[in-house]
Amino acid sequence: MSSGLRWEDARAAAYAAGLAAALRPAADVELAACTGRTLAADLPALLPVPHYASSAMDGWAIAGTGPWQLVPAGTGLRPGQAAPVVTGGLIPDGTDSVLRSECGTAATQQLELCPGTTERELAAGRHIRPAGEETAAGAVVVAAGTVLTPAHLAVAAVCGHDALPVAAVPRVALLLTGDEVVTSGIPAPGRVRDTFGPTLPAIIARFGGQVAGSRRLPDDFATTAEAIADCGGDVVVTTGGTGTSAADHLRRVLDADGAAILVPSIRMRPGHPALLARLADGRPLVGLPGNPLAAMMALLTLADPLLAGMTGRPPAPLRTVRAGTALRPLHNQDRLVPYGLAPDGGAVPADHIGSAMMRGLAAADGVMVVPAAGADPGQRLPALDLPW
Ligand SMILES: Nc1nc2c(c(=O)[nH]1)N[C@H]1C(S)=C(S)[C@@H](COP(=O)(O)OP(=O)(O)OC[C@H]3O[C@@H](n4cnc5c(N)ncnc54)[C@H](O)[C@@H]3O)O[C@H]1N2
Ligand code: MOO
Repeated sequence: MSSGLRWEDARAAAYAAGLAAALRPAADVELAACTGRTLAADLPALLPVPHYASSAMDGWAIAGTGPWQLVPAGTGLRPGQAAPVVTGGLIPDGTDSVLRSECGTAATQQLELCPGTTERELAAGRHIRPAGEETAAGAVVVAAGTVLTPAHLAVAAVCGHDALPVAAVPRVALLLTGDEVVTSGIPAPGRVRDTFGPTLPAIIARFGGQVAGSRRLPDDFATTAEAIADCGGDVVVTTGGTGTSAADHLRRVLDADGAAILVPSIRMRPGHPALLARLADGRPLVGLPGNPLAAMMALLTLADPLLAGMTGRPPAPLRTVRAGTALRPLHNQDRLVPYGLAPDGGAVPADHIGSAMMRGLAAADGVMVVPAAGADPGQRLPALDLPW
């Protein structure tokens, strides 16, 4: 099959659908609970950072040239005076620089320079962190749309914030179809072990969503229709049943629902039967194919940009890799190929990357997008990071 949207158009359509379904309002969440959440508004510094001139070293604040008369810490300095100071301590008024402890010898009342101390150690401003060095008050320190890491939270804390405005987390309803799917043990011939139940919640969380409910469905029209109508959530993700056999009901159910089909299928392998729809009640629905690798490629192509749009983060950036080998063409379809990096840095297809296989993806460094025309060794190709 080579019908459907081009890969990049499918991605763009999913992002646009996410923007249209964005959840509001954002909530203020205390700092410690913000890792992984998406910042909903530009974050300004509430004070200059540092907010006072401080010492970068343990030693003495000095004014003028030595030897210096020692005065108590915290006292303003006149030329020829010095006062003890610790790292992070307030710089007294009148200070020219900080002399670190290795470079001076203090007697009761007097501080002397150690022999051999360089001129550089005595330069004006030496070892002083000026106020506002990292940021001025009011400057944006983290941009809206950033997925917050612990480092961002540290920035927010030093900039005076106790809680941050973060996007609401889309609730994802999972519907896993397939009479043949079993969830434990060794499957009999004709049965398959479920790869989605144990994996999709973690991947969806990486995309900024939260699985709020999960249900297994037989291959049955009425049950599928009822489950889609009743499963709730802000987004529905289904697995399997995207084909056109008598056992595949998703497309007929969407038709009966009056859903708008935004992406009917994608000109990519694996994963071309993947679809994106907007249900009559407005919820987006991502239909993942049953084959496990196909489903993962569809998740990257549709679910990630959809949830990006819904949470206000930009779509995942594409990196560029260098093809480490010749990559064959495929009529009118892009190929999403899990790759490993060879010692020379070239991207080489992983082993075991059939549509129903997961070993290749489990071992991969990323997923490259090989155009329908194929690629020559050395050719630059777009690639996606893995969500783990
Ligand atoms: N005549 C055609 N047949 C197929 C076509 C086609 O174009 N013409 N496309 C093939 C491609 S490509 C894909 S991908 C699949 C899509 O299948 P469905 O989305 O309809 O999924 P199912 O038929 O329900 O299952 C396919 C495959 O996946 C296994 N499966 C399902 N659920 C799970 C699960 N939870 N864990 C692991 N494996 C699962 C299922 O047992 C089947 O083996 O259609 C091709 N056929
Ligand atoms: O494209 Mo299917 O999605 O190869 O398994």
